Amino acid sequence: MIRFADRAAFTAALSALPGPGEAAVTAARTRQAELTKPAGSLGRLEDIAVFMAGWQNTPRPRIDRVQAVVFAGNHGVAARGVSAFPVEVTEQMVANFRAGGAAINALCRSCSADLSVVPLDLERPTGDISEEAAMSEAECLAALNAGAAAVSPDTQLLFVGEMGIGNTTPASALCAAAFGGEAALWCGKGSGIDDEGVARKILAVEQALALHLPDCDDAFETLRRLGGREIAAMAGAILAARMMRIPVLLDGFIACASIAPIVARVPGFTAHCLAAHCSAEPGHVRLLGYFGLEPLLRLGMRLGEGSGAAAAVPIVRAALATHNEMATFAEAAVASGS
Ligand SMILES: O=C(O)c1ccc[n+]([C@@H]2O[C@H](COP(=O)([O-])O)[C@@H](O)[C@H]2O)c1
Ligand SMILES: Cc1cc2nc[nH]c2cc1C
Repeated sequence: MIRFADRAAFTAALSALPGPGEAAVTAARTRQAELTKPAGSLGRLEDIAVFMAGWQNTPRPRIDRVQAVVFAGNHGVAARGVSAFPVEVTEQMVANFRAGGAAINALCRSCSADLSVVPLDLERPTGDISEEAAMSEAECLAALNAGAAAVSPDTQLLFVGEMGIGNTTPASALCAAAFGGEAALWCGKGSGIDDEGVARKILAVEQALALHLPDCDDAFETLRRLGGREIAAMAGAILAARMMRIPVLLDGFIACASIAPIVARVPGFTAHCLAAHCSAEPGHVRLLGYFGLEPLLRLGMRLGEGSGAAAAVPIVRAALATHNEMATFAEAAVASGS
């Protein structure tokens, strides 16, 4: 199990990231060229199969064990009227996840993913980022480690999701801190606020940036000041997955924003990630552009919970089914093209 002893250990991990298994990548590419289809005719399914081969370090990748983890946290900035919903909804939705009644429960059942739910100190919201740091150093480290600890080493495909009323506000702040641009460029309607609510959100992000940006020297400090517990936990889980060479399907705006401070400093960080979908939250398409990732799906979803990632699992399954089960030209006695 991955655990970061302190802030320095987290930062050190970012400069020693493993890559995919090169021999497995080469073998998977060779196999793709030998399967009974015109070269490239399965489009991105071919790339996904090769990606999975590299990160699982085997020419014949599998997804018998798909893991989904939903982290939940509460946010001090929510008191500024930046969400369409009351903060109690975070805890109520955790109960709904546990009872099996949320979208992510249905989606995980439909794509055969093992779901776990990790609430993080819901009774203790983070500091309001427009006035103070979201978390202390110890709190941020604990959240990163809760994320890292949630990842099972035998997982063959991971996705993480979140639940946190108000969390599109810290997510927007993290994106602006990581990649620049006006606060307004990164702020949308989130769970469905009106125009006045969006204006309050933009102001909160502007104030947060003015207060914290001069001290956001590294990814840890940026997450600590502008993030939230469930956000840091997602970052910890996605980093732990990289360290264990586990491929990741990225969910929506907040899930991607959680790693924005890392990607801004380590551009190849998302090499073990596929962007599952593009959220309707307008900052997401912009963020995926900075990540250099093309989403698998554009369904106009903006739920969070890992729901967009779950919806994309069948695509990965389709990629591996064709990769593993198709006959080669030689096996099927089909003439190959020139
Ligand atoms: O995943 C997304 O792209 C996404 C976009 C907008 C909203 N959400 C969800 O809505 C909540 C945050 O919205 P808000 O308006 O309260 O900041 C949080 O629980 C997220 O899971 C999620
Ligand atoms: C009801 C509800 C469900 C959610 N799931 C993820 N974010 C959410 C936000 C709300 C408001």
